[in-house]
Amino acid sequence: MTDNIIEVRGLRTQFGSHVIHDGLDLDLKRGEILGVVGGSGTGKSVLLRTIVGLITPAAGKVRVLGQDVGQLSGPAREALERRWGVMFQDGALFSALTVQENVEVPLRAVPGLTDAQREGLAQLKVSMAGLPWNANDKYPSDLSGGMKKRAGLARALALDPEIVFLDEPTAGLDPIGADAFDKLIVGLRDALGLSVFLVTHDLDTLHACCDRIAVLAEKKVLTTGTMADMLKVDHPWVHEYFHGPRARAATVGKD
Ligand SMILES: Nc1ncnc2c1ncn2[C@@H]1O[C@H](COP(=O)(O)OP(=O)(O)OP(=O)(O)O)[C@@H](O)[C@H]1O
Repeated sequence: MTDNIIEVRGLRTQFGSHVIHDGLDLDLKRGEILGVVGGSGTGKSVLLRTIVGLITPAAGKVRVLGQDVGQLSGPAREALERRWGVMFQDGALFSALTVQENVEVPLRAVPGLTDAQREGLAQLKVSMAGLPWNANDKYPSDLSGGMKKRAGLARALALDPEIVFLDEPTAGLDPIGADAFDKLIVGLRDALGLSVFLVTHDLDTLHACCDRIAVLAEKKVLTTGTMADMLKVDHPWVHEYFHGPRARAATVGKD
């Protein structure tokens, strides 16, 4: 039996004649935090959105938790979707709902939950995401960038997912907030046994969180491996990214 919780094979995605991925293969192993990196516009977010079924690929297969996402529809698809949670780049919160109400949205699809149970579960997820209790009643416009991200994470955790997709979770956070978020991701993975697909540009996050890294370039996953493996890759973009001045700054004090 494979321990791959996500398997992408021969993926091709395109918008009109603009090909984003061509022959892309990727695995996410159960329990790992995989960092997905690549230059701007290489298709990291499109890959995430394709895996969760928001974009239909032109070719190839996406298997999540042993099921072919493209072959599922109706209740079978909804059942699979309940086994993952997604935190989009800006949190994608509903502005007219409070934090707690935002987290309750996915819980409304669960049959048999009373209002009190749903509210209690939402409050639990808000607190697991590291927000103070008084954040429950706040609206997204009242939250800082970091709090919005935590609220987006709370919503992603609402249904006790096995996989969490995070799109640039530390973008726009100050270094202390970003560091706290990195620790939160690792802590939640360890406590809940999550598998995490993490799109990031943040070298500190790669160092702090990721078991493996997948580099997107030339329309595919060019290479995968640990941070130590990345340092040996002989490709101009990969070399510049992992050996440039920001990379050196990120490794200070890590050895
Ligand atoms: N809905 C869409 N319609 C047309 N083109 C799109 C659509 N979504 C994304 N693209 C294009 O696909 C390419 C990849 O976009 P994507 O957002 O995945 O890049 P990225 O690697 O996540 O970039 P960044 O690091 O800047 O966030 C870009 O050229 C983008 O313009």
